[in-house]
Amino acid sequence: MGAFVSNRRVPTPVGQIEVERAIAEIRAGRPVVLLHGSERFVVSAVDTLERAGAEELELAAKGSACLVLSAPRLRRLGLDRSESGCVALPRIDVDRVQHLSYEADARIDAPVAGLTPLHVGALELMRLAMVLPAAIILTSAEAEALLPHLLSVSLMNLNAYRVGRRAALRIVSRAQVPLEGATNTEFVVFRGGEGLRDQVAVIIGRPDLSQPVRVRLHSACLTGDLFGSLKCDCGDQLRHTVGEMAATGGGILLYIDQEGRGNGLSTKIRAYELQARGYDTFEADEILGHGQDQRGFDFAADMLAQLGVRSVRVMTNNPSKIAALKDAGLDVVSDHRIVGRRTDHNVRYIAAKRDRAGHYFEHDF
Ligand SMILES: Nc1nc2c(ncn2[C@@H]2O[C@H](COP(=O)(O)OP(=O)(O)OP(=O)(O)O)[C@@H](O)[C@H]2O)c(=O)[nH]1
Ligand SMILES: [Zn+2]
Repeated sequence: MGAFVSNRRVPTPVGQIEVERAIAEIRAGRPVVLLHGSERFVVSAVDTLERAGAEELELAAKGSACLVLSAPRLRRLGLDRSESGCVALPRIDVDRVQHLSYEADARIDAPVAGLTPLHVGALELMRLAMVLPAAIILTSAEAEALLPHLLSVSLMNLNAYRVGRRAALRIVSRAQVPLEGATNTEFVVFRGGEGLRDQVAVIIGRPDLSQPVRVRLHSACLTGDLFGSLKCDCGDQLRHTVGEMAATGGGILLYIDQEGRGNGLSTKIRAYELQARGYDTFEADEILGHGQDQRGFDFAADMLAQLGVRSVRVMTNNPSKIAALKDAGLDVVSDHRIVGRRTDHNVRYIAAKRDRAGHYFEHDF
């Protein structure tokens, strides 16, 4: 593999910039205006809502705000829902909003209104910003006073964002980075893709691209990868992958910005707090409003394609990763288990992945 750095310039369209700015606003705790035709909504994230911000919203809302929640969260609140919905908020009371959005024992019997495309867009914006899927919505008539101060983003641009990010995915830099146990290693950094940061392809040794290449898609896990947390198997899997690739003719490890199965670090740590109270890894995510797994691996397949890989031997226990690579047109020649230590702290996590998400594990738990 040569020292080629892609010069393919994909100009960032204005729409992409608009959405990137909206993501930054939401993460900073400021509302944004979401536009669709002549409709406008002011959207605020519950996750980043401060008391002062809530008071400002309350002044503008005049009693007609609503709280958009995802279908898993509404089910958790005791409602029989297969779609997200909107709970009326006669008052924007931070404690009540937080209670409804992520407390484990919260229940409601209030009516839940169906959603317009703008409500759905609000949840998509929360997902892109990697904050909890809960948003306060004000219609523009109520929020007239706020509008001039806020950033606007169109629903059309929001919905096109993911496709644009995928089209813009490109290599921006690459260099040798010798690793312990794998001195012949190159880091190739891609801009674009999923999450809020750059993605990395770690090329170990000199894999022969004319043959099936050993590959691992590894979602970022700060606690496990960097600190050796005993709550999951990520750190071991990462290091075993590097060791195994170095010992067996090389391979490519994609390190993807999908902390907490794509839910973000703050949500993962909230989920850990729920797990300490007895909920398993998937129940905890559901309490916080997330579906079972919101990661997409199509970007990862694009990274491989840009590196010239067509045929792979995947190191994973996760059937969705295998299916995603096949769907993206890669030839998946084989798959191969990659396991970590079993500890008293991770045994439930691994068992839940096996029992609830169909991950392959050879041992019994
Ligand atoms: N939401 C949530 N994410 C977690 C939890 N524990 C670990 N994670 C995240 O789960 C992801 C694990 O990713 P991967 O190592 O790619 O693993 P996987 O989907 O189990 O698949 P394979 O390891 O390939 O079998 C990382 O993003 C972790 O941060 C948890 O309890 N809740
Ligand atoms: Zn982990």
